[in-house]
Amino acid sequence: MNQKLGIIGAPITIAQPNMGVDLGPDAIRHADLVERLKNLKITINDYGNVSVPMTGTNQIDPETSLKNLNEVSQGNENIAEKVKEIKSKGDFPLILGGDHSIAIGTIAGLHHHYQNMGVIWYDAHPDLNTGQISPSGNIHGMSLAASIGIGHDRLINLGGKGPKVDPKNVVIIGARSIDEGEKEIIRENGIKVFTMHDIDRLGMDYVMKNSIEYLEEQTDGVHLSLDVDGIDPAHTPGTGTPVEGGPSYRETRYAMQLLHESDLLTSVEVVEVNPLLDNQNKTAEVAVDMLTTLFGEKYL
Ligand SMILES: NC(=[NH2+])NCCC[C@H](N)C(=O)O
Ligand SMILES: [Mn+2]
Ligand SMILES: [Mn+2]
Repeated sequence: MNQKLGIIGAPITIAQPNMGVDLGPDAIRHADLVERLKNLKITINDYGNVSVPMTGTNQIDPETSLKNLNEVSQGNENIAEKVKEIKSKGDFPLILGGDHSIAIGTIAGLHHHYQNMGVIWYDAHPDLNTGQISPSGNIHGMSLAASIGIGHDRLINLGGKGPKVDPKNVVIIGARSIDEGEKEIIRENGIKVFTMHDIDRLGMDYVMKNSIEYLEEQTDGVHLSLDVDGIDPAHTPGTGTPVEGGPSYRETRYAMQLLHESDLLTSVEVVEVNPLLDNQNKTAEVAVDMLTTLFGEKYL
């Protein structure tokens, strides 16, 4: 991870119901992201925010059982284009969300550059819903499903036809809120999941080393999709769907340290920071601590 870094803000907010996730990219920038990364002697290009539709009807469409499908798809097409473009320039893409639907766009954009891409999904939720099984109709709970080719055609074929990631190349870490339909998708597709119980039983050290080894063997690039609600809400209160009982700040920071040492990652995104639900920008600051650790910041 010694290349130049390209930062993109991806402020989609209408794939979930809370106002304010669109402010995530700027909250993260205000938490000194660029300054801290520059201290690590990393070259940085901040491309600003991608333009995305900010409003929709917010109603569940009876035909698709989805909310704001057209607008979320359009925003993600724009994100996919931008990610593809900066990756072509040789930048290491760092995408700042936005709600987690942006993963559909980032992964689609990255897909153009890899044959067999892997994804680490650090999240309280697996985001493996579809319109048919979702309890909410919110597309931010469907992004991983879309990326592996499950769900609405418009989402699956976004930024290029068909699935973007083989479900065997996905590792979900920190899951503790899994809807019934998602459990089935996990089983049917053989997706590797470390729930919180697994992390408690095995320890974060084992979980991360095992995940890294697993993905190293079979992929030609690995994207980290870091949902801040993956971390325990004691540390990241500024997010729309917090779930108690997550990995601590320390465990997560250690996970990022191991990822840094492994040199496995080829792109990163951080999502679901919502400054309107936050406490003095704490969640964005925690997100920045995780990102700088990932890029080599050390305690000593
Ligand atoms: N990216 C997220 N925070 N997703 C939360 C999803 C919550 C719930 N499983 C749903 O589909 O509505
Ligand atoms: Mn998520
Ligand atoms: Mn989540």
